[in-house]
Amino acid sequence: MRLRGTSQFNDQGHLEIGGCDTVELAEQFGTPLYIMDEWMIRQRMREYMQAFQKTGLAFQVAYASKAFSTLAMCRLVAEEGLHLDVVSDGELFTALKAGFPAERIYFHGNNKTREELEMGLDAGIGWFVVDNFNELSMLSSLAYKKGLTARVLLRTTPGVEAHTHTYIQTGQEDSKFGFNLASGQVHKAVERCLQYKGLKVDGFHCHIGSQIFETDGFRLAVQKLVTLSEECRNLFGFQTRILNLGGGFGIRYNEEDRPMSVDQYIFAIAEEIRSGFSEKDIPQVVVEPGRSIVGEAGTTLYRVGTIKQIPGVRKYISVDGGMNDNPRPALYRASYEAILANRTSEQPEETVSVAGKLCESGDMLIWDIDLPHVKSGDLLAVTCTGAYNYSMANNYNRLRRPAVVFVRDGYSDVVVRRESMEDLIKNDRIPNRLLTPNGQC
Ligand SMILES: Cc1ncc(COP(=O)(O)O)c(C=O)c1O
Ligand SMILES: N[C@@H](CCCC[NH3+])C(=O)O
Repeated sequence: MRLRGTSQFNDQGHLEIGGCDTVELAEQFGTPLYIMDEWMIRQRMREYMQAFQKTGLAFQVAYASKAFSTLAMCRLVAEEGLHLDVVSDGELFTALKAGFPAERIYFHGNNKTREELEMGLDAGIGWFVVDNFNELSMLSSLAYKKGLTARVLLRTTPGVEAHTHTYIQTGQEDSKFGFNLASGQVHKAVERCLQYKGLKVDGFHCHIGSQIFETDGFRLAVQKLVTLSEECRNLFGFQTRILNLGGGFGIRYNEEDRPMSVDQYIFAIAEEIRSGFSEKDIPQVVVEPGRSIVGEAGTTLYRVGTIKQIPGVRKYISVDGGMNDNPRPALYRASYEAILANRTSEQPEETVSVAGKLCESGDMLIWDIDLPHVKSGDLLAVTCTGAYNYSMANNYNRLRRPAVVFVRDGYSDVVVRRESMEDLIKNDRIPNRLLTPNGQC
């Protein structure tokens, strides 16, 4: 298995991340445990910033917080000088509570509520990425009433089908996201923006999908937005100042995955931008990577419990988490790698399948993985779980969501504490009619 970031095997044969022995982390913080390699997260953010610096274009890198949103993560993003993409009042709240500069925030969403729009306006966020006509008129009247001007990007569906799982494709025409480009909806939206009060439209956004391994889709999307920009200049005298190309840059979950380097993705986009616009018209370029910032920096540590050999069928090893902390295998058939964190020097001896502990047959984390002879009590480290794991975690079967620990230079800090039993019931209420006459349960 490939070691990433600061991961290494120490003299005791244990997996170490950020200078911390994972066996000790498991003892100290319990399992399941999300471990985030802080150095690697920072490194990935810097790779994007440096790649753009090399292109000479005006740019912004906006981290897509849906991949992993916590107070500490928002702080890292702020410190590294990136912008932030939020997609709900909850993500916006988290960013603001972390002290993230509001003017560096993009607010997404295909069904933003009035309250969400007001929250964004009141906070003074940078841009609303407007998805539809309802939102456009609601935002205009709210901003106007407040005496504000909302800066807007129009989300387009450019009709580009990214080569990825259909559930994480977003740029194709038949999509719930954005204004349809081919049918002229985007042009109409630009026209309305220019008529409506309280709005200042800066440009266009598209996001073609996630976990993309090639640059053709991004190039095609740029070409479509270049054409759109030309058309809107001719029709309305509108000058595109910002082009936001979304995220979707792939990562290496396992050996079969072949992502391109950050430089390759960004250079391809930059090349297409330069060939599409004349020098004086080149807009500021924005990308919104999520997975590729945090995905490979995350490792989930589980304790092995039950081991079940079904003769002639397969051997299941069960761990103390599952689809509640990582729903991606069940949702997308996503595949992961793992090692025994407490016995890294031992060679693989058997093929096993890793099951979660939830009450679903589909609650499988890994099918058919070669590991040393697994024993109950071993620690299993599943790699590449930094994106869309904690952020999609849930309490199915009333399991508690794991803690999240940032590790760096031998220090480990809990950035999200493990949920308690009390957390599970803190919003529950028993109605009076279910209480006995003397008020007891
Ligand atoms: C609008 C938008 N921007 C950015 C992202 C981040 O994508 P990824 O995590 O694949 O980089 C997404 C999610 O796919 C998205 O919907
Ligand atoms: N949640 C998805 C990605 C969707 C991103 C949002 N547009 C995943 O785990 O891969």
